[in-house]
Amino acid sequence: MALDKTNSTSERQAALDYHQFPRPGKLEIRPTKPMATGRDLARAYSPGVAEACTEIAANPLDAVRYTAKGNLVAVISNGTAVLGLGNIGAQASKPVMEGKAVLFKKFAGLDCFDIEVNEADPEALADLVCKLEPTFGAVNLEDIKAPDCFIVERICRERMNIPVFHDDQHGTAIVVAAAATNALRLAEKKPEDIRVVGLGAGAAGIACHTMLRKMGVPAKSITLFDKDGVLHEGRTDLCPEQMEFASAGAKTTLEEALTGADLFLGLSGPGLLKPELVKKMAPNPIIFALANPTPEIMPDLAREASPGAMIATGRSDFPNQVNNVLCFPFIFRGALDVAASDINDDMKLACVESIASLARATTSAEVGQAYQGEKLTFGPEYLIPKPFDPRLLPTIAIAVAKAAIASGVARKEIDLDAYRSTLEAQVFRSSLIMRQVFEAARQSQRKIVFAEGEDDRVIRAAQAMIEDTVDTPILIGRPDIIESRIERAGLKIKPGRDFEIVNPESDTRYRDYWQSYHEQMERRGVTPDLAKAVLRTNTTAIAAVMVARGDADSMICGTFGQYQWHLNYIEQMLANKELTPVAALSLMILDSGPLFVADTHINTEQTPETLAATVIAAARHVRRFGNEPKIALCSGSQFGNRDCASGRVMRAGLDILDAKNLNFAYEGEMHTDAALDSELRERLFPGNRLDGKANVLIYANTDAAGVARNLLKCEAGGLEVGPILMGMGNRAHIVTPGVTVRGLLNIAALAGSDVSSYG
Ligand SMILES: NC(=O)C1=CN([C@@H]2O[C@H](COP(=O)(O)OP(=O)(O)OC[C@H]3O[C@@H](n4cnc5c(N)ncnc54)[C@H](OP(=O)(O)O)[C@@H]3O)[C@@H](O)[C@H]2O)C=CC1
Ligand SMILES: CC(=O)C(=O)O
Ligand SMILES: [Mg+2]
Repeated sequence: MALDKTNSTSERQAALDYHQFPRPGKLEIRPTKPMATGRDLARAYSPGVAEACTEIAANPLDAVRYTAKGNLVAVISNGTAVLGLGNIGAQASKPVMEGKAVLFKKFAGLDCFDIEVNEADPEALADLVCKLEPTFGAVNLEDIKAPDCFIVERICRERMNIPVFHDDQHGTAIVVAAAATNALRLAEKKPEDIRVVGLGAGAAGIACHTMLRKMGVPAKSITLFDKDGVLHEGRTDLCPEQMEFASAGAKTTLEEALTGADLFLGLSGPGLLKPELVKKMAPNPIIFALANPTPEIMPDLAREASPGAMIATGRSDFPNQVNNVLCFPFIFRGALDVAASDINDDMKLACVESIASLARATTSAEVGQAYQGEKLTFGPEYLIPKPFDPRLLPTIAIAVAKAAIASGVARKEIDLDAYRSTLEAQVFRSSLIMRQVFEAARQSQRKIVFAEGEDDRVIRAAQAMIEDTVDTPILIGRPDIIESRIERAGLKIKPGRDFEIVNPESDTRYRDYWQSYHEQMERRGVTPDLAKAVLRTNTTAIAAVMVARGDADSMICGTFGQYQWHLNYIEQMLANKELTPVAALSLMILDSGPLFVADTHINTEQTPETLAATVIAAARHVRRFGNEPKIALCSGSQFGNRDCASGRVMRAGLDILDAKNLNFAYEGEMHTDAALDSELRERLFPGNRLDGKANVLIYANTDAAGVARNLLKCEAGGLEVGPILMGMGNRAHIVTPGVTVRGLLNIAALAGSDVSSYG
């Protein structure tokens, strides 16, 4: 039976296939510790496990130290109000609960057990939940119908010493409050002046309207309906929470109440708001039709009925997804990280403010890339951040943790700066290692010219650079194209004010530029006509000339085309006695930590001299990232055991390095596994000079280095910073066509750092 009438047959099948293949369900459990040897078994299980048990028995708080409890959330439902599908039972609710668990993990790194319980009696359900306290760090109640949910939540909060949060009530109320704050701001209306009509007075409805009252909407301005009509004093079927919203006087109908109303808040069921009723609302009404999966009214129908309406639904396939997913992963993250005993009103309000303000701030590089083609500028179509906005985690979790500390429910002290770094590192994997580089970039104001200034990724990176550094971007490209792409992406940067544009078709410096190029190249066969043509059409050459003339401090190119092609123009204009391309170094950020690889692009085949220069340059650059280099020269030969070309180059290169008395660790030649596995290396060559795992792998040719880099990127999930062009004094970098916005921003931060500050 198809429940969502708006879903096509193929979409329905796709959703079912998603759940069934390649294996049923959306979750699995994975061990976090090695379990490969008898020794592991003896530690993880008997006898070693008893040590952890006795510690916890003696000190119960140690449960968060020796078990997963501190990061484990229970998602518990009895299936009595599953989305807008109603009471479909505990088992049928399992896909939703598994889904919530996936979102907890994906968005906030929290582990979950989904627990579906055949228990309709709220007191008995609460009793059961309370008994689960030893297992979990927190409890997320889900899809339990009103009024039972109020009873379950109250009992659990009274009896349990861990946070208990009914997502449909409070998660939804927080997100609705954030969206309503922003919608009212755009409508230039104040909460105290608006009239609200709510359809659905269940778990979500009651909590959301309670929150609207806290925002300042007067009680008398809210009219709430359920299946039996308006909530009214005369009704005997209402629970105390619903009675709070019961109106006095004559009974009203939905149509009467909606006439002239400013805000409709639907938390009921599919298709219950007819377009005729929307037409009766005040001009430019706010319509939050939040029933899932099918809203009270589809956005196109609402817009047709009232063209100026601001519309939100709970779904991901329309703008303005007002859904508790914007809240629950992050509020639990913040609460658990300070071991809060409760999630209180202060923490909820901190969450509202964080979500609302994120929508009003400029979108991040990542969210722009994840939602390419959508205009993500604060406005009627973007009232609320997107669920994939990586800023949600650090912004909300920190605000919640701070509120927990200030309101006295936190039981663990944390260093908030360190906490921010940890959270940012989770969502922006490069952030921790790039921190030092960004700090250096903020110490000096540099002009960075982007050769491919019309590329969307470059434009977004320029926006991020303006926000995150003190450097100025210069974009080479046609102004009308750049400006229309800025507008399409919903960015706020303005040429002239925030950055410069160099128009290759009409820049006033054109004559100076082609003459500079010609002067440099006239004895390499470049005629004045050719110089003019190059400087009119080749943006990499323009960028290189700008750096050579001092109009920019550094250039970035390479979002399209071949590395060597770009390198050619950089060498022509910028190489000299002191500056010459030495090698390209890629920093790969892996789950196991950073790993540097060179030379990926410059020396097709290394000589002993270029190899030694590559090693020395790599050591210098690795230190820029705050890492102490441990460099392995990698080859098919291992400590002289094979007479092959790469082995010979490595051995001769090692001799050159050894003669220099260098202050960093290096060793070779060896296989890559020996570089990364120090036990293996010790067995092969006990006298080797490296300590522990190497963090820099140097290969004898670009083929081998390129293979290592690409395998790490594609198969090991490595995030690349680079390639970093070493030897050019930070005056030029060439990215590769697969570069992301974050990749460009990272390279821009490197280019924006004054190299001399690293010694
Ligand atoms: N976007 C989001 O983030 C969220 C959306 N929701 C959605 O809100 C809806 C309600 O969820 P929840 O509060 O948990 O469920 P509840 O079962 O607790 O409440 C449902 C409410 O809707 C009312 N209702 C149902 N059908 C009608 C109808 N035909 N006419 C008028 N009122 C009706 C019910 O009235 P009665 O009591 O008389 O039966 C009840 O007041 C669901 O569609 C759910 O998907 C919920 C949470 C979050
Ligand atoms: C989103 C959600 O929790 C619901 O619709 O029930
Ligand atoms: Mg729910």
